[in-house]
Amino acid sequence: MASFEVIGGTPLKGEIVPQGAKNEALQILCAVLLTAEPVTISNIPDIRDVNKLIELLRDMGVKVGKLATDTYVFQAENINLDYLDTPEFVAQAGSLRGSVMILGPMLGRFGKCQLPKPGGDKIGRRPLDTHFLGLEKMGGKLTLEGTDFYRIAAPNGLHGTYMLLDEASVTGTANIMMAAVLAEGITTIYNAACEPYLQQLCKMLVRMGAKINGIGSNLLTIEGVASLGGTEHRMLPDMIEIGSFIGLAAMTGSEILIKDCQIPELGLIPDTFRKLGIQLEFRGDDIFVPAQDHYEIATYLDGSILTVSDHTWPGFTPDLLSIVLVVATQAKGTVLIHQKMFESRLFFVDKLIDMGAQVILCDPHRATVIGLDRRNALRGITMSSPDIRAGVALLIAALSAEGRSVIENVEQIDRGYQFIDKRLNALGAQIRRL
Ligand SMILES: CC(=O)N[C@H]1[C@@H](OP(=O)(O)OP(=O)(O)OC[C@H]2O[C@@H](n3ccc(=O)[nH]c3=O)[C@H](O)[C@@H]2O)O[C@H](CO)[C@@H](O)[C@@H]1O
Ligand SMILES: C=C(OP(=O)(O)O)C(=O)O
Repeated sequence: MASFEVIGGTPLKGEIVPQGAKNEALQILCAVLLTAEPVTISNIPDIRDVNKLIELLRDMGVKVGKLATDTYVFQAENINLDYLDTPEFVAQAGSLRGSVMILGPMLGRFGKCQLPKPGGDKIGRRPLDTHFLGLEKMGGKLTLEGTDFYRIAAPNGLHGTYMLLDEASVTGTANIMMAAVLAEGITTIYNAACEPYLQQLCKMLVRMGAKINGIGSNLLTIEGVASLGGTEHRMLPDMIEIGSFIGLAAMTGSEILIKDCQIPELGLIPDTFRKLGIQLEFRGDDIFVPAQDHYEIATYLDGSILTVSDHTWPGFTPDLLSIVLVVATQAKGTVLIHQKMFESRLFFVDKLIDMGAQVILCDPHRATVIGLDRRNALRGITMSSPDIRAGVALLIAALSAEGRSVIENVEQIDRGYQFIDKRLNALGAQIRRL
């Protein structure tokens, strides 16, 4: 288990380029399974989860060629279906959440797939029911082995149908869509998730020959085709990393220019940080965060306390609430953080309280933060990173704190943030990997 030793209290300064998007990469990489032709993908982040998925694809028989540090060509011409029966596959697929998205493409193209319960953050229940309900509606037959191994087969092929998803699941929508592009007839998915990464997947599938209408909305209509061809695709910058850098700059009083953000794709992210009083300036496609001694949380028009909560896109992403929470600890004012989607994602506030933050965990979904307005700095402590976003929230807290902190289990952070220690050290941070 690796740790970060962080010496906090020094403002950072400089430019940073966000990595390619982790959660887009996981969808896009699975989509290469839909064609026997080459697919070239660029802006691929060099992070644990993505590297694990590339390794999994390679072991399944996908030819993988590295063209540049962030660009690969994939060709899924000869897939070894027997590999899915091996213990190696079970171990690999069970170690990350993104592996779940091989289900749709494999079922669509080869008529079957199997999968152990996928990994990913332990942040509450993460049901896969929506995925299977959708795939079953198209003709997939699911067999459960215990509660954590799934087999699905469509011996008579998949058939287009209308479905109203019980929830707008991100990876569920990706899976169903990737199965539907090769199904016979028309599939209509209502209550589809529609975040920018899914729009990117849709656009890539269309370039491969898929017929998809309604891209960017919650009503997708997909006319199945017999086969798909190769394409080239470039990943968006990671909006969660961009949000993390905005929060980091504010909390540590740093001046940071975040480059090439694809600002129109960021939805409510900039305005949500502005509600915390953080100044942001758009300079072309870059976001400039000036050094700020103080930032003050807005109230509602009637003066009541602000709530920041998550919602399916175009609402505010749940993956940035831990960052918003930590940044609020040094703001002036009070905010209620309401994490509706996941019930175990706020427990990390215990560590912030140990560092001197004023936070009341009201229940597993809600925490009230009473900002310190920098009257007292947080204190460095030893802590462990419970999940990827809490891990980065703790890193931000440690960089703002007085003295030395140690963050254990930084493998969680490495799942989704590329060389974060080196990149922040280049801005003046003091982070040492132990
Ligand atoms: C690899 C990947 O892309 N992971 C992301 C993906 O996970 P993932 O696709 O696994 O998450 P889902 O969208 O399926 O669901 C997230 C959670 O929200 C709940 N839910 C979802 C939709 C809804 O309308 N109502 C509702 O309550 C689900 O039951 C679940 O607990 O989307 C999540 C929600 O944006 C993000 O946190 C994850 O980072
Ligand atoms: C929860 C997340 O990731 P995963 O779905 O891979 O666990 C995340 O990216 O914040």
